[in-house]
Amino acid sequence: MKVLVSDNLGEVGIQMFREAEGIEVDVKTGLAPEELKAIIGQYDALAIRSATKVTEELIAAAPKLKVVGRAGIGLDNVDIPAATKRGIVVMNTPTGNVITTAEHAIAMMLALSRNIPAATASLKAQRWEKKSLQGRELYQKTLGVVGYGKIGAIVADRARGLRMRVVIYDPFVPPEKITADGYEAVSLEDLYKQADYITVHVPKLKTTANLINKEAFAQMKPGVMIINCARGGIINEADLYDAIVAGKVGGAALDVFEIEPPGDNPLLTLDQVICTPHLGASTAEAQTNVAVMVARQIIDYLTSGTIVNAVNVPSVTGELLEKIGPYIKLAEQLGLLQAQLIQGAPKEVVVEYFGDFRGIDLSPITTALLKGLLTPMVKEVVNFVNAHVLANQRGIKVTEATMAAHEEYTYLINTKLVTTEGESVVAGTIFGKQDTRIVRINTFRLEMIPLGHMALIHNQDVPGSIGEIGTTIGKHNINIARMQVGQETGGDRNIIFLCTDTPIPQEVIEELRGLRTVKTVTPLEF
Ligand SMILES: NC(=O)C1=CN([C@@H]2O[C@H](COP(=O)(O)OP(=O)(O)OC[C@H]3O[C@@H](n4cnc5c(N)ncnc54)[C@H](O)[C@@H]3O)[C@@H](O)[C@H]2O)C=CC1
Ligand SMILES: O=C(O)CCC(=O)C(=O)O
Repeated sequence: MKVLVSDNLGEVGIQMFREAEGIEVDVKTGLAPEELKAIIGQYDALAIRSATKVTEELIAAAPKLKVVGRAGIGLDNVDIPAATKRGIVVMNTPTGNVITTAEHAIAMMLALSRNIPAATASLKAQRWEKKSLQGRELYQKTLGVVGYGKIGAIVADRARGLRMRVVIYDPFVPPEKITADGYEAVSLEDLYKQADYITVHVPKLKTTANLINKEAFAQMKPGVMIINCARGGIINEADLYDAIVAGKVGGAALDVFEIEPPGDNPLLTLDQVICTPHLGASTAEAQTNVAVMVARQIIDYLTSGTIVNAVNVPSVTGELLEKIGPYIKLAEQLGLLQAQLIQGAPKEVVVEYFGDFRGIDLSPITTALLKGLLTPMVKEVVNFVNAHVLANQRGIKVTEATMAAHEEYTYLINTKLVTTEGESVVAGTIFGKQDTRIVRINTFRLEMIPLGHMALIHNQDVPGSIGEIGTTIGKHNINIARMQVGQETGGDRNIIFLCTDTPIPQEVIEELRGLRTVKTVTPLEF
């Protein structure tokens, strides 16, 4: 497995890749998009920070790519829908740099209030200017925090330590939680009205782009100070410029810009603006944290399939995988069997889980069923990341239900597939700790091991029938490794599963179909 590190990742993370068994790592930072596109085809994993842009075009040039790991939080540089469609897991490290970034926001607020960058520049230019560099106290001022997630909550806590009054706006956090934490939950309008300082800590989404704009500035207190250590473009840059020039906004501290590096962004010409080049997460501690986390997560995914901190697929830890692994395998086999048994385009999948699956996240098992079902039907590589997306795109309705114990089996997965041509029911269970068995196909009960090259034969349950089938196959020098027979409840038909050492050629299938007692023959592959 080959990993490409395309942004500056802490050395400790690179070392972890070097030491991981079966993994090779290349570090190539600062590549132009075309250079990256030219080499990405060799890699199974990509470790990035914010500089690398993982676009749809890059993904199309990366047929082996399985995982993109972001050493940090923001994923606005990754086309997540394009990665998901291709089955690429996208992970970040949501906790590694939050303290560091919150501290940066507090540092920016203090530096802005006390004119520290301007004072440093003035003194270094041999001037001793005290009057023009007079600042403001934070004590008893109101800080408005927009976004009470991981970073916003730490900023609020540190600001409280500075004896600021903290008001918070976050429509997705219950106000009771904010109140219980000791702050005031307010509407955005009230935050604008009350705050002396406003700091944003929301992700950049369609709903948060230009969140703070001309209309918002108009509602704020004169002289308000603005801090953005989240993402450029959450605050409209042109409107901020105008508000500063008009004297409505007293100053702004910006770590992030709509375009980075910001080049000749007019905001950088204003004395009231202090800035850093996206340094929010740049401390030794945070970079060690995120490098270790992203390396561990990528290595675990490549070597054991464990998924942690993915944003486009549910996390499946090693522990959970151990518990549900056999059912994941069974569900995939059930899906694969359904796909090979029935004609027509799938319209609906119903999966019923019988037995005590309490407290177990069943979604990876249902996803595995879809993976098995869709694999023979679609061109794309189907995996745990894109199975649901592909099912959705094809309009397949998926219903999942947990049932009480089954009368015969402790645990049973029953699946019903409805297609444009009909419907079929297939069920399976686990024997012992991990041996998968198909125990029902429509009206037939059986105990079939779904493995290798197989043929499913419907025949009449009369003496000599099985012998004729065996003779026909043997005549062509094909060895039957296993044979399982299932009987129809209350009927006179059998189904026979033959497992052969080599696939049964089409002409032999036709010959079998011509036998007097054989009704249908369906070749199957597992
Ligand atoms: N400058 C830097 O170097 C760094 C920047 N960041 C950025 O910081 C931001 C926050 O990160 P985290 O706290 O980890 O995120 P988070 O996901 O923990 O919290 C985000 C919060 O924003 C809230 N939110 C979403 N839409 C909102 C809206 N319209 N109005 C108000 N609140 C809204 C959510 O409910 C959530 O509570 C992200 O944009 C991230 O990319 C993160 C790390 C470093
Ligand atoms: O990697 C960096 O320096 C930026 C970190 C960041 O913006 C993030 O984690 O969202």
